[in-house]
Amino acid sequence: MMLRAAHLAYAHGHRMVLEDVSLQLNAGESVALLGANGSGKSTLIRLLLGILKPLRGEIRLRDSDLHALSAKERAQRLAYVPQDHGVVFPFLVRDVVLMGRLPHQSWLGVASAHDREQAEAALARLGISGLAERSYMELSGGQRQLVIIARALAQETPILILDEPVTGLDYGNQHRLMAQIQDLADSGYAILQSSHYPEHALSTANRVILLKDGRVLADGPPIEVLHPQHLRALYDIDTECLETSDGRRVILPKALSSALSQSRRGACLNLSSEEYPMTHTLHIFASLTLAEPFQEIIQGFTSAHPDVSVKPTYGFCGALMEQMAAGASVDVFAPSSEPMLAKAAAQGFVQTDTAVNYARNRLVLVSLMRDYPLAPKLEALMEERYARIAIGDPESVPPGRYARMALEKAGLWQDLEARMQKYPDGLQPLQAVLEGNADAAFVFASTANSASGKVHIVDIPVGVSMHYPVAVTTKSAEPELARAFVVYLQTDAAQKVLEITGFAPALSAQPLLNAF
Ligand SMILES: Nc1ncnc2c1ncn2[C@@H]1O[C@H](COP(=O)(O)OP(=O)(O)OP(=O)(O)O)[C@@H](O)[C@H]1O
Repeated sequence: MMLRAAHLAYAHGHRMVLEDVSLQLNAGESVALLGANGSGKSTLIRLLLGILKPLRGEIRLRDSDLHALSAKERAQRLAYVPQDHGVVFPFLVRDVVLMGRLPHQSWLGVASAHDREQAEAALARLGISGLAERSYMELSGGQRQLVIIARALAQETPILILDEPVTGLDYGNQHRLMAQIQDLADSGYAILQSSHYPEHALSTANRVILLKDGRVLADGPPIEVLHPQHLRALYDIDTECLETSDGRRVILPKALSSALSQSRRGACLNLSSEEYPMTHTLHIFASLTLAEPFQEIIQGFTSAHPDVSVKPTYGFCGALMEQMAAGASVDVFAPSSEPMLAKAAAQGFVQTDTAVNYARNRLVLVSLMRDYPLAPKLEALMEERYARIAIGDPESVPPGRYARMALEKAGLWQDLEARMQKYPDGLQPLQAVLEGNADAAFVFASTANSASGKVHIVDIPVGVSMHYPVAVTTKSAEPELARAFVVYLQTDAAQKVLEITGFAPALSAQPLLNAF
């Protein structure tokens, strides 16, 4: 048991809003809280978060009394996505998401490498890494909502409470978020979300709680609780629960379901999936460095394939390969280097005959605009003002490895190694420069691209091609579509997006799979 509330009562002024409400939330469970407008859902959520204090009853988080915990201790256990966050933060998206890490930081509020990793992972999980460098104030309402959800994920708490999280999200994002919530519950989170959508609750929640006039009307499995009589009591509308021939259930307002059953299209409810084809889903595992161009490339691909839904997962290549080894379903693997693809090939994860290089990165050195322009020669790094040089760890991070190669070739590595600040990924060195924590950094051109205008950028020749390869996986459930995506990456449309985001065209289409 993660959270237990017993016999809660609450009044706003003299008006009783909640009476004798009890509920429990377990790990690995996604619970939907449904009720008409004004039934008390947000009030109940604010009680569970400790924002409001109940008149009667108690709330326990595991073995602790919620109200005996400090605000920081509560924030380490519970993350919250409010219904109307209203606040417009004058910050970059990445920094808004980093706020989710505050409960884990000392009073100085200094973000650690792990804090940054969690923030990047949360952005990637919601498919919005491409927004990281944008100002939060410039975003649309739906994009802001996704950022606030990423902030809650970055908080890394076992319990996630969301108040009407799909409000303002477009149709696609609503369904993607529902799938994400289900994934999070499957990975062990305890999730409570209030909702106005019985059909979402039916298809994605493990349990549904109905709130009517401040009391629990029903609590149990969706199929039992979302009964037409209950929905009538809640919303004053007649509904019908229909079953498709492959066993899925749909809730529709009765007026709509009877109109449908009289028309030809209504028959679809009784058709099998083969007769009424479902959309295809293409799962792509891609390096975090590709999040920005891929977001747009995927849009282009899906407008050419409207029946396909593409689900990208961005991450560190090693972590993505671990997920593949654990049996994750993935159709396309797009790592950040040829050696990484060679590793995947050696483990039998990819169809080597589909492997192709479609883009190339360059190594660059960056420093803050307000500082001196960088000298184009690496020797300049010997000057004292470059006392702190940020790079990705050369053992595991491709741009870090290339930087070491370039410095070794110039005979400077030994002299400069003591000045190197090594980071576990290729993005943090840039961040270190932007925040004044390093005097210069080696990063990929595509990474530097996101900060152009703020940093000086100097190309560093390394003498090796930094190709980005891609391949169809051996376990792909959609090999034809996966091949189509690999081909799409080589089209003019995709290449244009890659160029704008700092990548260069591939020099050779054939990846070196056996050379590593
Ligand atoms: N700060 C407040 N002061 C006085 N009454 C309040 C306050 N906040 C909420 N209420 C009242 O408490 C009742 C429950 O409100 P609550 O926001 O919890 O409902 P809800 O189920 O979340 O509604 P909705 O679906 O419309 O968001 C409503 O009658 C509302 O008017």
